[in-house]
Parts: sequence; structure tokens; C-alpha cells
Amino acid sequence: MIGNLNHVAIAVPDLEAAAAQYRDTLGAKVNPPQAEPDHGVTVVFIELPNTKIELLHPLGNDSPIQGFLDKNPSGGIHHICYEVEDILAARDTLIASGARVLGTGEPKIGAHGKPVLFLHPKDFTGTLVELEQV
Ligand SMILES: CC[C@H](C(=O)O)C(=O)SCCNC(=O)CCNC(=O)[C@H](O)C(C)(C)COP(=O)(O)OP(=O)(O)OC[C@H]1O[C@@H](n2cnc3c(N)ncnc32)[C@H](O)[C@@H]1OP(=O)(O)O
Ligand SMILES: [Co+2]
Repeated sequence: MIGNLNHVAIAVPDLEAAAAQYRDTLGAKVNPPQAEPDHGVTVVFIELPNTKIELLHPLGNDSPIQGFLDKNPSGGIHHICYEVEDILAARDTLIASGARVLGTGEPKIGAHGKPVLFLHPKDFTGTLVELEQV
């Protein structure tokens, strides 16, 4: 079912500062901020040779990552995103296995313009898992 690692997401208290650190201190290729109001975040993608880092900051009053940042004020790894070929088939298999799919269960369009879903961290060894159909 899961394929390549598409990205590792880090929730950050200061998006500009984190982007500057990856660009200037770590010498990475940093893309401009992308507002994603439908997901309640602003994201910055950092291109690595073999995957991406997604910096996340809350957008709006009802961001799903605000609780995480309240608990982790310096920031922290928020989720990992795996690629799947068929997100609906993956969803149905996962639900049948007893995993909880977050939200309505219907995929949303993510930051790459592809359908994404999230799986509850409590079902995957304390790790929030995102699936992105490629
Ligand atoms: C633009 C899209 C972009 C993309 O890549 O395309 C994105 O990635 S958008 C990313 C932002 N969107 C989401 O994260 C959507 C899915 N997330 C959620 O629905 C919530 O964040 C949720 C339900 C995972 C947690 O919400 P909340 O923190 O408000 O709930 P709780 O405090 O009740 O947490 C329950 C339980 O889970 C633990 N938790 C919370 N977040 C994480 C996490 N990121 N990793 C691991 N564990 C997490 C939390 O500590 C609670 O545990 P407990 O032991 O009960 O205290
Ligand atoms: Co993501």
C-alpha cells in the first residue's frame, strides 16, 4: 500500500525563522510560503535530494495544529506523509483494519494538488500519518 516518503512535516512557531534557518544555516532549497486555508495552515516546502520537509504554521482560528504547538511551543515533527497509488482503496482497507481516518473520511486536496487523508496518531505508534495519492 504505502510507497515513497513524500514529506516529513515540522510544526514551527515562526515560519520565517525556520525557513531562514533551513535556507541559510542548512543550505537547503526553500520554497515560498503557501497559504492552505482549507487545511488551517501555511506551509513552506523544503526540497531535499530524496524527499521534502514541510514546515507548518497555524492559519486562522481553527487550525488543527494549534493544539500541537501549544503542547510543543518550540515546534516539533508533526506528521509523515507516504505516497499511495489509490487513496480510496487505501482508506477502505485501513478502515476495514480498524484504523481511524480523520475528518469526514473523504480526501481533501493537499498542498501538491493531490488528494490527501490523515490517520489517527494513536493507531500508528503515536505518529500522525498522512497519505497522498500520486
Ligand atoms: C496543506 C495540506 C498539507 C499537506 O501536506 O498536503 C498538510 O499536511 S495539512 C497538516 C495539518 N492538518 C492536519 O494535521 C489534519 C489532521 N490532524 C488532526 O486532525 C489533528 O491534528 C489531530 C486529531 C491529529 C490532533 O488534534 P488535537 O491536537 O486537537 O487533538 P488532541 O489534543 O485530542 O490529540 C489527541 C491525541 O493525539 C496526540 N497528537 C495530536 N497531534 C499529534 C501529532 N501530530 N503526532 C502525534 N500525536 C499527536 C495528542 O497528544 C493526544 O494524545 P494524548 O496521549 O491523548 O494526549
Ligand atoms: Co503534510
